[in-house]
Amino acid sequence: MTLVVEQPRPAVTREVKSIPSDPKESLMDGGFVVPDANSFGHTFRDYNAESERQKTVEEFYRMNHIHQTCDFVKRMREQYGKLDRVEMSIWECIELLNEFVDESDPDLDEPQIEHLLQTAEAIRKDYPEEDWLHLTGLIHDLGKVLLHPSFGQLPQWAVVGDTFPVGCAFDECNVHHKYFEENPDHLDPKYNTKLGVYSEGCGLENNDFIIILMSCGHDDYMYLVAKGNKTSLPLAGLFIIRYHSFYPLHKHGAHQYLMNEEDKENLKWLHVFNKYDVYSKSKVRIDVEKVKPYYLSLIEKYFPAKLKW
Ligand SMILES: O[C@H]1[C@H](O)[C@@H](O)[C@H](O)[C@@H](O)[C@H]1O
Ligand SMILES: [Fe+2]
Ligand SMILES: [Fe+2]
Repeated sequence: MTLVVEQPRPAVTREVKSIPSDPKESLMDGGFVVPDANSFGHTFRDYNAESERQKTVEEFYRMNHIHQTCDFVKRMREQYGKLDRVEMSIWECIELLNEFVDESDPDLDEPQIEHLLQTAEAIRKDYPEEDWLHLTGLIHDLGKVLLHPSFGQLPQWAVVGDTFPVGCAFDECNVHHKYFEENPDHLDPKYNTKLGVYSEGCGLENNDFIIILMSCGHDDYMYLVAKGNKTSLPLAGLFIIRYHSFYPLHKHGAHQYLMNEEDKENLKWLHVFNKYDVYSKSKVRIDVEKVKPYYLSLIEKYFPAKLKW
């Protein structure tokens, strides 16, 4: 029998990052300005605005809500958590994402590389000292690589879109909630109560023994990749990566009863991050070659040269 001994994580990962009390105080030019409308002329995250894109997005959520069951999530987590598919650097992964457009997104139909750089650069401008947050912005959506043929070309409904916990009742604030009616877990008494298989205040990530199972997607996968490759990003960075699509919690305050004290601290950073993730989406392109050296230096600081995916 082989005994696997977990290597202690570097001290920096245990640090709980305290949040500046008023980040805006230090901003020279008032900081990032939230636009009134997305590039299609609608308000951001409007899931009912009449458009061709709206139909694609709604169909996406129909499939997502029907198929994301507790069973499915467990199987996928076990399979993809092995990280035995590909070895590549973070930058190689960024380049792979160039070919994908996210079908769940009502605000953007540009290749993903644009979104990653736009998010990271907008954060960098407002929080110049927090290099870990710039890098978190750059990599937060890299899990979308699951759409790629070398990862089994998973369907969009298993990779993108807002996320929610499975194993307990689906909250009504989820986008296009009605489609959960066709999800088998919705009728299963083990899973369809407020707490389901969890307990009050158990924590979103409880010591690796109990972990809240989130619907399968790019967030949880990238979190597993970052952890599995022993990143030295602070916990707040890992939290952002794992929960950035958990809009029911960070936008609507649903499922708060699952959180512990540490989650509440980390959630403050997720709120900071979310503004840049949503509102930096635009048709204005970033000059990749110009910013690449800076990001390569951050990747080197926080990750190994090659990662297991
Ligand atoms: O459509 C978007 C997109 O898929 C994002 O990557 C995800 O984080 C959001 O939650 C979702 O609304
Ligand atoms: Fe995302
Ligand atoms: Fe994003």
